[in-house]
Amino acid sequence: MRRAARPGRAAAVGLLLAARAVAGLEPISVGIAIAAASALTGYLSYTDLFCRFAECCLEEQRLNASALKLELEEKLFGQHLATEVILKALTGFKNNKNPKKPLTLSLHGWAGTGKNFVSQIVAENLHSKGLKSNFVHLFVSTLHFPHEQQIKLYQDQLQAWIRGNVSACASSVFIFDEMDKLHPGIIDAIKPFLDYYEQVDGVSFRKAIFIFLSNAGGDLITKIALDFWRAGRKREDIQLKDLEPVLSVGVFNNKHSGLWHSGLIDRNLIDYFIPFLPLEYRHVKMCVRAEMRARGSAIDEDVVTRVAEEMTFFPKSEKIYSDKGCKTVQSRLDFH
Ligand SMILES: Nc1ncnc2c1ncn2[C@@H]1O[C@H](COP(=O)(O)OP(=O)(O)OP(=O)(O)O)[C@@H](O)[C@H]1O
Repeated sequence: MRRAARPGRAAAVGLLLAARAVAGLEPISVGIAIAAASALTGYLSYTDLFCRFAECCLEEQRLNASALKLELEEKLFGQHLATEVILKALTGFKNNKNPKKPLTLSLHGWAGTGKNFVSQIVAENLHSKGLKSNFVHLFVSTLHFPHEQQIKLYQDQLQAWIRGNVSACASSVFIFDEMDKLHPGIIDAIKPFLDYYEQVDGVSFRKAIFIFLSNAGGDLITKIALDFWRAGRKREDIQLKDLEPVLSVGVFNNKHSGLWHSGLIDRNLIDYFIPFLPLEYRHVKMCVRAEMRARGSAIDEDVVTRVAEEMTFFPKSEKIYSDKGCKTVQSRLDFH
């Protein structure tokens, strides 16, 4: 809570200090003087002041849902379902003062369709430093847990890491990329934290957020999108209920899928399954323009078309979907 301003002698002293520093009368920096003035005048509490210089875990901070909505609508192309579900899931969770379990999101889809990109946007909307925040943790299966014979060690380290970080910041975010390549033993290690327990070893995990990314089901999602396209129906008309039965048979009840093995699904520990649709030629063009804008270059439609045309599209007969999504757009743009 911010303290109310307390004008008076302290304010006068603070302002005097700031004025002196600005005028170069004292060897203290303008920044320190302003901070001192703010603190003395009561505009900033000690916590506010501290959090200006060091990152703080603001557990009760509300989510700015309209900012997140705007960002997703502007930056994430061709993913109407993911946008809708992510918004709904995060708003509901962050508005709930007493969640019964941590929020668990499972993002599925073809390569380069925006799963990591969205995780980054979500992370930034929860903790302003995003992936660089001390409260956001990204794990990549093949990078962080590469050796099967070390599973026991990984399990212990991961549990200690999650426990330690959630005790330091209850609203910590954990992102697991390449979930379909993650050893079931590692998923077993995370499982106790995802459940409906009030506390595990004295720590409550109910305000944490776990995001799992995988390509599992990507081919099935693509098949549905293709069926819509072939039937002359709009991509935007695809609804969650069109995808759920297919994903449920192909991924969630498939005993060969890593996710099923781990028991995350049969114990209902995943709150939302979020499908990412394969990207079309027009979306690739949008990605190229976004990348040009990010580099501060003027949009050159000839280059946009050339980069998009260099990408490969499937199925062979119709060539509708980019096989790498927007993944190689950045590196291809370097050649133009
Ligand atoms: N739907 C999208 N809208 C806007 N940009 C996108 C989209 N999909 C991908 N991109 C761009 O392409 C880059 C690579 O995509 P991203 O890493 O998010 O793919 P992914 O789905 O996580 O792929 P993989 O399954 O291979 O890890 C992003 O950083 C972003 O710049």
